[in-house]
Amino acid sequence: MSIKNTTSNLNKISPFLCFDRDQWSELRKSVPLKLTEQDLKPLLSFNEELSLDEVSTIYLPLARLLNYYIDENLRRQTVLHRFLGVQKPKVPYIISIAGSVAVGKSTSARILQSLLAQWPHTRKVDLITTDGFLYPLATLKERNILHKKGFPISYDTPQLIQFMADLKSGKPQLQVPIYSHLTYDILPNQFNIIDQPDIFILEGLNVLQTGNNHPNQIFVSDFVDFSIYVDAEEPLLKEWYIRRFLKFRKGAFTDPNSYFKHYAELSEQEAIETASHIWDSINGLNLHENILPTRERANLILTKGKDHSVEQVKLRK
Ligand SMILES: Nc1ncnc2c1ncn2[C@@H]1O[C@H](COP(=O)(O)OP(=O)(O)O)[C@@H](O)[C@H]1O
Ligand SMILES: CC(C)(COP(=O)(O)O)[C@@H](O)C(=O)NCCC(=O)O
Repeated sequence: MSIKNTTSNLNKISPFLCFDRDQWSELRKSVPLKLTEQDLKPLLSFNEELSLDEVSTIYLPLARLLNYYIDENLRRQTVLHRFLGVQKPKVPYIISIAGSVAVGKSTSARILQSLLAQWPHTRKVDLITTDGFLYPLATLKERNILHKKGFPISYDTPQLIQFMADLKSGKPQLQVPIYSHLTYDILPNQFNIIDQPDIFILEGLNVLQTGNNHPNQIFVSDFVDFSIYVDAEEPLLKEWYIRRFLKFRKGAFTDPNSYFKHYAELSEQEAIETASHIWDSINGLNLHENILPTRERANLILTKGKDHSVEQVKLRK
């Protein structure tokens, strides 16, 4: 059998439909009639490196797809309530975004939040990151697991699952702890309030993880309606991590409250070596052991190439 035939047979049995950048951007279809460049420009303020082309080529078709799923989900809820003969509280549609440290999860989440909040109707879209469910720094130190930050043992997963269960049962006024990248710690007595949004986006390394496979165990993904994994080759991830570290060294690390204030004094070369060591010993290791193995469970995989541009989209059939 020729290589070409083998590849096309493999595509047939894959659970994903595969699109390159051009094929995916075609699926934007009617969106431009509703959203003009003027509407999209404010999105660029999240990130000075983000391009308008990336938003319209990749994120507009994705917003279009999600809107179809959301409408369908609302219809199903109405049918269920009619069947049960009850009035249940409003339950948000939940989207999760997984991927390595520094792949751009927060940036993708903020783009989607903004698009879904304004098109095709005005909707309340809340976003949180699972960082808020990390154990406080003192606990990580006490348990001697500071070098495992971001690994499954560093999160209070039962608290995260309880939050997801409350959210999915329509509870109002939920409190979510806040993590600060500046202090490298949970902010004491500070919370985000999540109050019955229409759509909820949960972003974090761990959102597709399934723990140690106990029977009857409940996972974060049990509460999620649509999951996205943002992917890139490790050399790119490491490069983006180091670049972000260097950016922080000039900005956030110079703040006297920064946990990393001593890094502000490093020379550029020393800073690169430090970031590279943190990557190899913590974030890269976590990627291989705990994050990458969850990729194929996602409903959609966005694969980025250099400059963060998405080169391939895989959508679960
Ligand atoms: N689409 C994008 N275009 C350009 N730069 C991006 C994009 N997404 C992320 N970045 C940059 O990559 C780095 C990591 O992004 P971030 O969203 O903080 O990642 P994560 O939340 O996955 O750790 C940041 O420096 C950010 O500015
Ligand atoms: C808080 C995190 C686990 C989550 O990362 P994120 O994907 O939000 O950037 C990570 O930023 C982190 O602190 N990792 C530990 C090693 C490090 O200092 O990068």
